[in-house]
Amino acid sequence: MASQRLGLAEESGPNPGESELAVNPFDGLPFSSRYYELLEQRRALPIWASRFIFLEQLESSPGGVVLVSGEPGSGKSTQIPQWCAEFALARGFQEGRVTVTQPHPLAALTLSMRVADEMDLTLGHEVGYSIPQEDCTGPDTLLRFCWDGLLLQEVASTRGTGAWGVLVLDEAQERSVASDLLQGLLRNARLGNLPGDSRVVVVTDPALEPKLQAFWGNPPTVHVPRRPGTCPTPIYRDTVPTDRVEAACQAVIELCMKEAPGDVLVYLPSEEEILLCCESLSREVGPLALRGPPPRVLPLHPGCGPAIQAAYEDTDLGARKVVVTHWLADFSFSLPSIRHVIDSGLELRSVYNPQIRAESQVLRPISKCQAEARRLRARGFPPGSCLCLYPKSLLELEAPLLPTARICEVNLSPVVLLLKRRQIAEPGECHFLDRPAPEALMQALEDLDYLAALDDDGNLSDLGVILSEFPLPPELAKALLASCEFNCVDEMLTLAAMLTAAPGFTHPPLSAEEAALRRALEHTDGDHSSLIQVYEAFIQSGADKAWCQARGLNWAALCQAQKLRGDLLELMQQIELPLSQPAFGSEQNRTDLQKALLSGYFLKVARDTDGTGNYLLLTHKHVAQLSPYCCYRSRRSPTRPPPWVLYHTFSISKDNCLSIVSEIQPQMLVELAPPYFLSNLPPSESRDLLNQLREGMADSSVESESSSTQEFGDACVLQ
Ligand SMILES: Nc1ncnc2c1ncn2[C@@H]1O[C@H](COP(=O)(O)OP(=O)(O)OP(=O)(O)O)[C@@H](O)[C@H]1O
Repeated sequence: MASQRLGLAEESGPNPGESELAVNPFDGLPFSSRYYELLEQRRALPIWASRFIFLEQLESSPGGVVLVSGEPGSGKSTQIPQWCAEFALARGFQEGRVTVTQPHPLAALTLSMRVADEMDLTLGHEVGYSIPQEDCTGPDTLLRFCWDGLLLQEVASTRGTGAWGVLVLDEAQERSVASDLLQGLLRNARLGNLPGDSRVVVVTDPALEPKLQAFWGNPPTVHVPRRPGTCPTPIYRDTVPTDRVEAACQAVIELCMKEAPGDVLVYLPSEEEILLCCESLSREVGPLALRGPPPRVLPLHPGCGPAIQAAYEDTDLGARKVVVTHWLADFSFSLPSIRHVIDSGLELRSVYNPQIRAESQVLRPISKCQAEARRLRARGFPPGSCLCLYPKSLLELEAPLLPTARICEVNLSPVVLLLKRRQIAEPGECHFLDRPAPEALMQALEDLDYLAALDDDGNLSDLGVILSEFPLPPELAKALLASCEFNCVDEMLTLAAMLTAAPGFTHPPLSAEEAALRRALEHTDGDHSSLIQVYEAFIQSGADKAWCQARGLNWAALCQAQKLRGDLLELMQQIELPLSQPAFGSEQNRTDLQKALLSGYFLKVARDTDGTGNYLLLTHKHVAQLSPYCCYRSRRSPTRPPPWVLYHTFSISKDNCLSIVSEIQPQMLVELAPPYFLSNLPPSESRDLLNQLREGMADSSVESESSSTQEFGDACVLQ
């Protein structure tokens, strides 16, 4: 067996003194005292008892697949990757390194830090991580933690390092799009006998185990014993509070006043509520007459960045920690010091409706599996407490058993593009853990067809292959490609990076001063040009954090945009696409940029039919308004809203809202959208107008063919 051949320090007696001279087999250096300190902690984890059985199963699994099922906090995410690394080391890494996927980039980051520490290795060398816009790996990296979305992109494209000897798909119960898809693709490959002798380890909460067993054809399964300690009986409120944040704050204050020992974990549905709760708690807990130091309030959500690691750290002063979070900490962040859980029982999720091509923010009860995972966070000696800010009936009657598969709730165009790239002609042929609705798949196919990503046989066209190389939604990738033709690559690169990493201007300014500074960054040509202007000003400021703070701009997001822009540029150079010089601000550039944008976003056009700001979407009969943060609404002088606009998102949450909007000319739409798209539009006054324009333009082009081609260039080369 792998571990027997290695003679690791883990296998020697519990007394570190006996194995003082043991050498780390991964770097050949003697283990440090820190290694032994952490080894004691690792040995206390419930999963430690399953180490030999896991390694045995990994060695002997007939299909190369092993399932690991265990409760949150039992040690799966930190220990399984290390054991896989031992397994791969024993085989000389002949099949490749170990890759571990996580559904959240921050979890990949914090886990790699912890595991490098536990293995006594250097982060960025033997242990590394790959998350969007940050690759902390090197040629020596043997164990890589990777955001699953990134691995999926690598596997689909010809670039990157998709190769691995052992692949660990962690947190399968979260049902991220990438995790489900990777499993679907792997199962297909397994059935057709994957070359080499690689291994796949799927790690899950016990709630999803039966489904995964059936999906993978009953692979060997390692059951992790439960964590010791008593789990508190949840206390349910009779009604759902009208003000969740207030109710959660009160519950925290009561716990603090009772001086009940242990840290507190508060679950709220959204990032906005997490921030409100942290602000309110920071104000209110300070003046409380408590025996010890005042509690330390910490937010835990994707926007926190690497600072999230603070949630694991102890303070010297021994202050109680109050961590306020949402679904992010359902499974991925196991904070051992938590004794008390306060759970709102709700989550806010973005759900895509393919019929109207719109995102909505849906507030809904969490699944029973998530509620149980949250309750288990309070397990320990002495038992802690679990307060549910909702009646038990909500859980029993309204909560689904398991988290919803995200693949059933997202826009499927990127997924279908990827499946086509993997030469799965019919996306319906892929083995999905849960099959998305056929209408959603059809809608995605239709959108890709409009984008000219498919050929007449429904396979990827040459253009489709190039689109699939970009880590961007297909319509944005198409706009970027079109910018090569319209000589505005420099501006479109900035826009693609900003739209992906930092959509910007989306929250209300906090003060009049901030509002004035932000207004100065708005561009008269629309929100897209404003985003470019923000980026350019940010670069001119030297990527200055204080500059961003003064304008209420997210510095980390802008830095990400800067990195992504660089990556996109590199990719375009690799594919040998023609680049163009910056020309932002010129009249020609303004038109070029509109053309490039419309080449990708012709599906997202709306028209104000009566000058009142009620926009009718072209592709279906929905009425929408410009977002309050749209530059056309914040202008001081009340001008008429633009009659035709291109929008980035249509959301139907609080109101029917169009965000990131720029004016367009309908003539340009007629020139750039495929004719069969225009003919397929549902009947409306706008469609009639476009058809009239088309006829008029066809007539005039017969008369003066040359002048028309000059004005709009070879507009449809990409179609
Ligand atoms: N980033 C980190 N920093 C410090 N300690 C950590 C970190 N991540 C995990 N740990 C420690 O490792 C222990 C085991 O956590 P681990 O994530 O391996 O459990 P798990 O079974 O995978 O749970 P989950 O499904 O919630 O991720 C935790 O209790 C904690 O003590």
